[in-house]
Amino acid sequence: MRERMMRYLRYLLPMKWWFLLAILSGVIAAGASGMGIPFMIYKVFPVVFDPSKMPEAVSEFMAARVDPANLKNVLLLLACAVMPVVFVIRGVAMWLNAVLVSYVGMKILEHIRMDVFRKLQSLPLSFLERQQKGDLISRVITDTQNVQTMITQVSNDIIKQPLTAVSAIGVLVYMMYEQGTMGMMLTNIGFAALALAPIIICGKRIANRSRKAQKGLGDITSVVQESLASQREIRSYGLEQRQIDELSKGTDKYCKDQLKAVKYQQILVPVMETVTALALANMLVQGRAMGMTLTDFLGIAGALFFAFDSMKRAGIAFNKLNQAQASLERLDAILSEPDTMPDPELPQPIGRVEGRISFRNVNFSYEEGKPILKNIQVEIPAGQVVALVGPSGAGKTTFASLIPRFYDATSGAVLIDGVDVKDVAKTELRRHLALVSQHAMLFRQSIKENIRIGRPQAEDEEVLQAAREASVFSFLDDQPQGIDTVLGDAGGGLSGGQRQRVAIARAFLKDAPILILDEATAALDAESEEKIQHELEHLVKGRTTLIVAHRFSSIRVADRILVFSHGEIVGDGTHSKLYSSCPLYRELYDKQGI
Ligand SMILES: Nc1ncnc2c1ncn2[C@@H]1O[C@H](COP(=O)(O)OP(=O)(O)OP(=O)(O)O)[C@@H](O)[C@H]1O
Repeated sequence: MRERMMRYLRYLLPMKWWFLLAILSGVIAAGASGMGIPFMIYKVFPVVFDPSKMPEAVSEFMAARVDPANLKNVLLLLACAVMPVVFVIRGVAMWLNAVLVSYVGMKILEHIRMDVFRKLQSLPLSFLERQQKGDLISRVITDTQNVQTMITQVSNDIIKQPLTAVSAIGVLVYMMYEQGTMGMMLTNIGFAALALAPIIICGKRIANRSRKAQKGLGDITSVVQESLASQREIRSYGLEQRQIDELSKGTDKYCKDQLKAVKYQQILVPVMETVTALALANMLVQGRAMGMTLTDFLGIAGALFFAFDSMKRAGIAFNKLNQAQASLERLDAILSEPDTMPDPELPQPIGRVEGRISFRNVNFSYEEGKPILKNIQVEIPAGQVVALVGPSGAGKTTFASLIPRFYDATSGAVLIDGVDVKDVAKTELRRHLALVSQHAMLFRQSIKENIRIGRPQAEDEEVLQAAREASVFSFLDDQPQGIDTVLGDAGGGLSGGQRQRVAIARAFLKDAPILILDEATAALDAESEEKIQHELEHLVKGRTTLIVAHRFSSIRVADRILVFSHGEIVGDGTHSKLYSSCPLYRELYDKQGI
C-alpha cells in the first residue's frame, strides 16, 4: 500500500501548498487538544485554586501589576479567558484541517479518475475485450466514489489524530518526568502496544474483505449492464429469472463481504476503549501507591485519555483507508496496465493520403499459438473498392481491423501509401479512415451532432449536405425535432436502417480517402439494404474501400474480391474470374442464390 501511496504522491505535487496548510492546521488542532487541554488541567487550574503554585516568573509579573487582594479573582478571570481561546484556536484549526484535507483528497481523486478514463480510451482494444464492461464501469464510478467517500470521512482525523496522540504522549512524558513517575510510563507503553495490535490486525482483514466486496460490486454492475443491453435476448429466451437470480447471488455475496469489513471496522472502538479504561485503572492504582495528588493525577489522566482516544480515532481512520486501498488497487490495475500499442516516439507525418494499402507478409493472432491471419500479402491501389468474402470466422474483420491499428500485426507490416501504420500517430492515421460498422453506434445527442462526429469543425451546411447524401432526410419527417431530435442511448428511437444512414452521413462528412464498411448492411432487411446500397455506391466513389461482405449483394460495387478461408486469402479477382476459378467462392455465391 505504501508503495502505491508513494506513486499517488505525484498527484499531490500541484496541491502541495494546500496540503502543507492542511498539515499546519492539523498540527495546531492537535497541539491545542493533545497539549493545551491537559496543560490547562495540570498547570493552569491548580493556580486558580492555589496561587502559590504559580511559576516564579509569572508570580513576579503578577505582583507588579495586580493587587494581592484581587489576585485570586484575576487568576480566575484569566483562566476563564484562556479556555475559550484554546477551544476557538482548536475549533478553527480542526475545521480548516478537515476542509483542506477533503479538498486535496477530492482534487487528487479527480485527477486519478480522469487518468483512469483517459487510460481506458487509449488502451488497446484487446485489453478492453478481455474485461467485463460492468466491472470497468464500476471501477471508474464506484471505486473512485468509494475512495472519495473515505477521504471525506477520514479528512477530520487522518492528520489531526496521530499528531494529537504524539503531542498528548509528549505532555504525558513531561508530566511523568516532572513528577518522577517514569515507571508508570513503561506500563503505559505496554498498553499503547496493546492498543496498536487490533489496529494492525483489523486493518489487514478490512483490506482483504473490501477487495472482495469491490470485486463483487464490479460483478453486480456487469450483470445489470449485460441485462440492460440484452433485453431482447433475455425476454425472447425467458431469461428474466436467471438474471434476477444472478443479481441476487451477487448482491448477497457483496453484502456478506461488506458486513465482514464493517465488523472488523467496528470491533476497533470497543477494544480500544477497553484498553483505555485498563490504562486509566492501572494509573489509578499506581498513582495512589506513589502518593500522587488528585490534580497531578487528573493532568496525567487527561493526557492519557487524549493519547489513547486519538490512537483510537487514528486507527478508525487508517482502517477506512484500508477500505479505500481495495478501490485504489482496482484503479491502479488500469493505470499500470502497459500500453502494448504505443504511438511511435517519432511519428511519421503522412500528409495527404491517396489510400494505397499494402499487407506485407502479415501474420496475426489474438492469443499466442492461435494464428488468425497467415502470411497475408496484398496490394490495394488507391481508390479500389475491395470486397472481403469468406466463411464466418475466416478473418475478414480482423484483416480490416489492422488498417486503423485496432490491433497490430504479430509480424509483417501494414502500409498506407508506403508508410508502416505503426510509424504513424494513431490519431493522425485514423483521421484518414472512415468506418461504418454493422451496428452503427450513435450517441445520446441530436441526429445532427451525431453526423458532425465525422468532422467536428464542419459547418452546419456541410453537415446538412452529408445528411442529404446519405438520405437522412428521408426519415426526418417522423422525428419530432427533425435533424435536431435528440436520440436515446445508442441511437434509441431510430430503426437499424435509419441508424445506418446516420453512420453513412458521418462517413460522407469525414470525407476520408480510406473507407471500411464492416458488414454495413448485414443487420438490415432486404428492402432497407437495397435502399442503402444506393448511398453506399455513392460513398465509395473515389475512395479506397474495404467491404466486409456477408451478403454477396454488397459485392456488386466492388472492383475486386478477396476470398478468405482459415486466415488465408484463397482467391483474388473479379466476380467472373473467381466464379470460374475459386471453388470456395462459387460455393459461397451459389449458397446465397443471387
Ligand atoms: N477479440 C477477439 N479475441 C479473440 N479471438 C477473436 C477476436 N475477434 C475474433 N476472434 C477470432 O478470430 C477469428 C476471425 O474472426 P473475424 O471476426 O475476423 O472473422 P470474420 O471472417 O470477420 O467472421 P464473420 O464473418 O463471422 O464476422 C475467429 O475465429 C474469431 O473467433
